[in-house]
Amino acid sequence: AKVAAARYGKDNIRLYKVEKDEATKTHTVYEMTVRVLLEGDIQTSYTQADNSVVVATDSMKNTTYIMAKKNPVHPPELFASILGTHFIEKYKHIHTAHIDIIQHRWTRMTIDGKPHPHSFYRDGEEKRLVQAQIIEGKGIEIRSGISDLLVLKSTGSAFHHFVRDEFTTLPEVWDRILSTSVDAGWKWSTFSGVDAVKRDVALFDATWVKAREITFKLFALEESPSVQNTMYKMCEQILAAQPAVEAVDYSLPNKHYFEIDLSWHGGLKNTGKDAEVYAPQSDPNGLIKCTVTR
Ligand SMILES: O=c1[nH]c(=O)c2nn[nH]c2[nH]1
Repeated sequence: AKVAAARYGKDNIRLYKVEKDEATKTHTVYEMTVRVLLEGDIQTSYTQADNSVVVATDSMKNTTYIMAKKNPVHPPELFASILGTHFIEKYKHIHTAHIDIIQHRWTRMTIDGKPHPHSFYRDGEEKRLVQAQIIEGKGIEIRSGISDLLVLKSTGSAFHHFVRDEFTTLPEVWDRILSTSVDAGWKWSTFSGVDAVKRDVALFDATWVKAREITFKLFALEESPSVQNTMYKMCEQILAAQPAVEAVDYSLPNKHYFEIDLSWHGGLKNTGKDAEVYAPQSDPNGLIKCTVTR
């Protein structure tokens, strides 16, 4: 028997960093959860209990905090690249670092119409994601993304002309609620190293903002004929907006809201064009995925 694949490290490293602008007394805060997994010549730690090749996961946690102190932690794409590069440069037997970052929202409060210098609130469980692979001799592969962005529209969505056979009960619908929790990602062309990431550092925030805007705008404005078609258009527009991105992927659960027929109660109309009261469904849910490339 042999080790076909192995990677190990520390998961769920919670990290907060504050940047203090002395001149304006304005603080900016970042909070994230980091995962470090290392790959390399580590097979003997599995097969022969040879711990001489093991960088302790505790040391990876320590390293994450030290690198966060010494380097910028934003954009997360840059921090992931710096952190991963440290591991493959420091340890000759480590050849790939997998760095995943989940950035949590701390949105600045507006008090008396003005942005408050050091107060923030969690406006939703939406996350900003980075999955980076720092590969010795190859470069840095980064997928940026958004997750858990819960959206709903009360009309402007339809679904009809789908397969109708002996298994079909779903009625065709021309006007339905559409709700989903957006998980989207965009894969960058491979960067040669940290310096290349630093040269393009402005692209990461700009593309995250743009991808988010495109998602909101198409979700709201499209007379959606299906989840499939609307998500494809989102992917198309993100690709068109950023030449340095080579692929875009979306994974959208269809979070159903079922009409409730109340006609048994004195003929109360609550279906079709009279539908106002619905039953939100936690399961089962549709799940529609796609990846779009140039
Ligand atoms: O947008 C939709 N796509 C589908 O594939 C589907 N299936 N049931 N409802 C659906 N809605």
